[in-house]
Amino acid sequence: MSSDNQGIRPVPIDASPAAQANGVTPVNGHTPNGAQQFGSSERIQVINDEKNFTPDLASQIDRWGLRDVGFSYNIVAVFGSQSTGKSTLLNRLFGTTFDVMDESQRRQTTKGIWMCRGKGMGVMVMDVEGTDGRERGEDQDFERKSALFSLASSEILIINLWEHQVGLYQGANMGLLKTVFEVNLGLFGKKAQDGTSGRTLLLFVIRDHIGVTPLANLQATLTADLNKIWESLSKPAELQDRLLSDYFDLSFTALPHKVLAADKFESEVQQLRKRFVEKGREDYLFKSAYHKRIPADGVAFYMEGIWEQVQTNKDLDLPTQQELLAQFRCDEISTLALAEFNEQSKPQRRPVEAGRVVEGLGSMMRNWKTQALTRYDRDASRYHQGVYKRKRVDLLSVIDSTLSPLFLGQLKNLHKSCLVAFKKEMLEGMRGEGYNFAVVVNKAREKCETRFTEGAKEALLEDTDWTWEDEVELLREEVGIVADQCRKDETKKMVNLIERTCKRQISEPVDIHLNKAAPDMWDGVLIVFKTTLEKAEATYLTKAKSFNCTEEENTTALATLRKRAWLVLRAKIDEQVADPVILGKLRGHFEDRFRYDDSGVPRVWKPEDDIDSAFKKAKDQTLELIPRYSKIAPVDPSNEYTLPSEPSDSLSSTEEFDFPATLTVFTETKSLDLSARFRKDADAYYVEAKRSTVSSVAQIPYWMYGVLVILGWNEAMVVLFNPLYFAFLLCALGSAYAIVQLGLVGPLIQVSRTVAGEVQRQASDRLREHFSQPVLAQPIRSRSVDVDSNDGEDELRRRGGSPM
Ligand SMILES: Nc1nc2c(ncn2[C@@H]2O[C@H](COP(=O)(O)OP(=O)(O)OP(=O)(O)O)[C@@H](O)[C@H]2O)c(=O)[nH]1
Repeated sequence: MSSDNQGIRPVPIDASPAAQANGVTPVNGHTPNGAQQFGSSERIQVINDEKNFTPDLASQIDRWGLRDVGFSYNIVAVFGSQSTGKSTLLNRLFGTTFDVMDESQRRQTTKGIWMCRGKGMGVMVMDVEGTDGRERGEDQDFERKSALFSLASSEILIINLWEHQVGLYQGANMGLLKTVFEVNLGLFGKKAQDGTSGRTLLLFVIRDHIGVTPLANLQATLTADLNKIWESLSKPAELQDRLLSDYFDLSFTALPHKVLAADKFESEVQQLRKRFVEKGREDYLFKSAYHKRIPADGVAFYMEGIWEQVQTNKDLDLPTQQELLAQFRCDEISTLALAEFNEQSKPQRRPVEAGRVVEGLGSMMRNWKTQALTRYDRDASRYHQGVYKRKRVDLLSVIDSTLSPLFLGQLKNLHKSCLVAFKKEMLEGMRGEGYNFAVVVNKAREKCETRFTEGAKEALLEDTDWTWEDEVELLREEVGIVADQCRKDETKKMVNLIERTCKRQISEPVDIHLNKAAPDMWDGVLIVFKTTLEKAEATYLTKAKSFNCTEEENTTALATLRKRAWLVLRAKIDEQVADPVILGKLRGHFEDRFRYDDSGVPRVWKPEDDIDSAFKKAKDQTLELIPRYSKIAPVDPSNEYTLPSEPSDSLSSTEEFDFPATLTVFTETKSLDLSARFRKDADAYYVEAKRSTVSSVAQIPYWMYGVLVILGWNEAMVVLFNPLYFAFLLCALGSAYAIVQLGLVGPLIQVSRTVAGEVQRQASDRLREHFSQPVLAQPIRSRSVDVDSNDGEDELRRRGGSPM
């Protein structure tokens, strides 16, 4: 066979149906934006003829709908000399729309590397610029790079060659393959040694197979050539004994002449197509062993990385590439998951910051976290496991540190709301009477702690180092402070209540004792006071027990209670000895002794009565009361009551309390003043008594009745001797007899007495009015305060009386 493949290249007579159908002139096969649309399939120039990688591959994969298919896709590339029908074959096999050479022109069609999605299948097909093209001449750089690129990124590399190229070295691209194998060892040598995947299928498609030489012979020749090349490779020392079959699977197929045996060609192509499509077939070509394990959404980045390495002529390190890809993609996926997570958590931040307890925050946080991780796991777990796991830890820590302020905020808000609830609970528990403070506190505390603990546990996320125990301790302390304050307030309230009860209880008995003004008046008052206080102290101690009050608090509270009870008593006494009240009492006392006799009957003074001594006695007895009222001094010393005095203290805001001073009800001066005022009142009574005797002296004298008989003798005789009058007299006597017989004398006398009394009273008044002077006609009480005591005496002297 000739080694000059230019000379033996058959003249292609077919043009791309797609190209023809669309009327596109397939010259260079690319457009300025690097992507062309043919029917429903879009293709993209992955690497242009200036050896630049397109930035649009990722979005193109997205448009093909392959972005989210994970590993459910395949990549196939073609390798072979220029114008050997590669594009035609790909279009037939995969329904792609690659440009096919114009029959009339003999020039390069595919420039750079193109990619198209297989029609109706998840296959990314790469059409690679043909090798050995006259357009690039001696420059073999691109063909080497594109071959390396195809091998590194695809699962199946279709090696397209004419039948007559078999056996040629350059014609069959054996030189190029040698280079590719050598680099391949660098790529996959180690992987294969580890036993991990990295195999590639080299599918030899022999075109224009006439059938003279059976496929088996061609296959043997090619295999022998390949093994020969493999032998001649300069392998790394540790891979010296490696065989071609350790890295590559070889497959061979032949297609008849496209023009001369067009039908056969078509049917063979369809047969071959089935091997790419029908997964159940034994000879199915896309075996999982060939898959590069790059998720579809990372293919663009991965290929770009490989091309960069190829370009910079660095040794291709696919594991590193995969790690780099994983880093990039995991970062991307993590960012996306975080963005979604932040979007979810954002609305809850504001209420937490505003101090509200967000119900179910824990489950929400758990949900956001799980969603973010699930999303990350779903997309990133397909990448390099080491990188995936590392990035997952990073993502977790970012999520946790984002949620941590929410958790802490929730704890703080819970703390606040529990404290408020505790106070409310305490107030409710202490409403009304008869509650047990300790029970109320314990119940409220338990409720508060339970609520906090439940809330904190709910908000606590698993697998974090978050804690809430410190916060609950703090809450306990504050609850203790609040409870203590409540206890103090309640103790105060209780003391106030007891004080009020005390006041109520002592009020009436003290009134009675002070009104009586007996010599042992203060004994009675103090006995009542002490009994009431004892009861109050007992009540306090019973309640204080439930308040868990300390001994010291009890002592202080009892001291306060005693002092306040004493002050209550003093206030009551002050009320009773206020000027008008005490004067009223003195007057009453005096009246009882002066105006009434010993049996309590009001006295009617007669001229022979000793008004002066009665007045003196009553006045002296009343004046004795003033010193009695002036000081709290019981007759029996055992009834005395003492309290410690307290100096004033501005720091503790205690006012001075001088107990001995409180025993004095009123001072000496006040006593003298009261005496003087009382005397005036008493004098007025005296004057009144005296006056009443004067008015009784003014009664009708008995001789007047004698005069009346004498003067009325004639009239009596007329009655006796006048039959009419006499008849009247008899009637009167008869009536009197009947009255006596009927026992109506008593009532009649009574009636008569009343009538007489009334007549007498009327007469007395008239006479008094007649004899009285204007000054004496004034009401005594109203004058008593204004008139000087001497005025009364002067008046009496003028009228012939003598005051005591
Ligand atoms: N004899 C023959 N001609 C073919 C066959 N397949 C395609 N052709 C013709 O060969 C010519 C080149 O076909 P393309 O498919 O453009 O070849 P290519 O290898 O893709 O060309 P480049 O992309 O320029 O390297 C066209 O005129 C086709 O009609 C075949 O199996 N036998």
